[in-house]
Amino acid sequence: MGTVVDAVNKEANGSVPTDKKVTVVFVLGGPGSGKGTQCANIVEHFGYTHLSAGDLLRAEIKSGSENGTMIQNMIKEGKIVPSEVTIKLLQRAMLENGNDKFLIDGFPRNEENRANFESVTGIEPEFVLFFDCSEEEMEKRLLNRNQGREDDNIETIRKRFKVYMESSLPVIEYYNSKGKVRKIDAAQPIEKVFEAVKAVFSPLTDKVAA
Ligand SMILES: Nc1ncnc2c1ncn2[C@@H]1O[C@H](COP(=O)(O)OP(=O)(O)O)[C@@H](O)[C@H]1O
Ligand SMILES: Nc1ccn([C@@H]2O[C@H](COP(=O)(O)OP(=O)(O)O)[C@@H](O)[C@H]2O)c(=O)n1
Repeated sequence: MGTVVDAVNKEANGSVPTDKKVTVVFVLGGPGSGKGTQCANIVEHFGYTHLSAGDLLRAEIKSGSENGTMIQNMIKEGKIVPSEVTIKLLQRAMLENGNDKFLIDGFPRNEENRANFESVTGIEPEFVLFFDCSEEEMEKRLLNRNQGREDDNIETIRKRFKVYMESSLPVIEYYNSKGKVRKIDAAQPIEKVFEAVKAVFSPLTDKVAA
């Protein structure tokens, strides 16, 4: 079976595989740390395509797919959807999009996500952008987010924090041990956080950041 990289290459080059590289940056951090907010800024300034695992899962619920009810129940409980489902959605989104630079936001959220993405796609992240923020601040932000999300209530928020501490932080530690984590102080105002984000991306691109 071909990897996403192969498939993207085939799409781009009419079935002649080349070594054209797909760049993936994982964007991680607790619920409400500002991942989505900063991804929008990165897209605008650095030409990446933003893929939010949570948004893809919510779209899958809306589409009436056979997995919809299962996904909805998992999200309501703050649990992590099996990687098989999430990886398929990410792969499909990458293939449908012509870009070769992706921000994958909110994924991998546990060891199962991480290991399966790597084995199924053959893709390793260029680096991991990690938004570090206190629970107190994240809780405040989530309760104010006001997007009608079924999981932005205090009961589910507490469950998501627990899952984050127990399952997601170890993934960040794994990448940290490989020297791949770029840690950002996400407790600052949005513009300050983006200054720090720019300092990570600017050296990697010839596109001038405004
Ligand atoms: N640096 C920040 N300071 C204050 N509020 C923020 C900041 N970054 C994001 N927010 C707000 O906090 C909420 C959660 O941000 P969001 O980007 O959706 O987080 P995540 O994608 O990590 O869950 C949103 O309402 C957003 O507008
Ligand atoms: N890789 C992922 C990402 C999200 N999710 C689910 O989607 C929910 C919302 O994730 P999200 O990334 O959109 O939002 P935040 O919790 O970061 O604010 C999570 O609590 C999980 O239930 C998942 O199961 N697997």
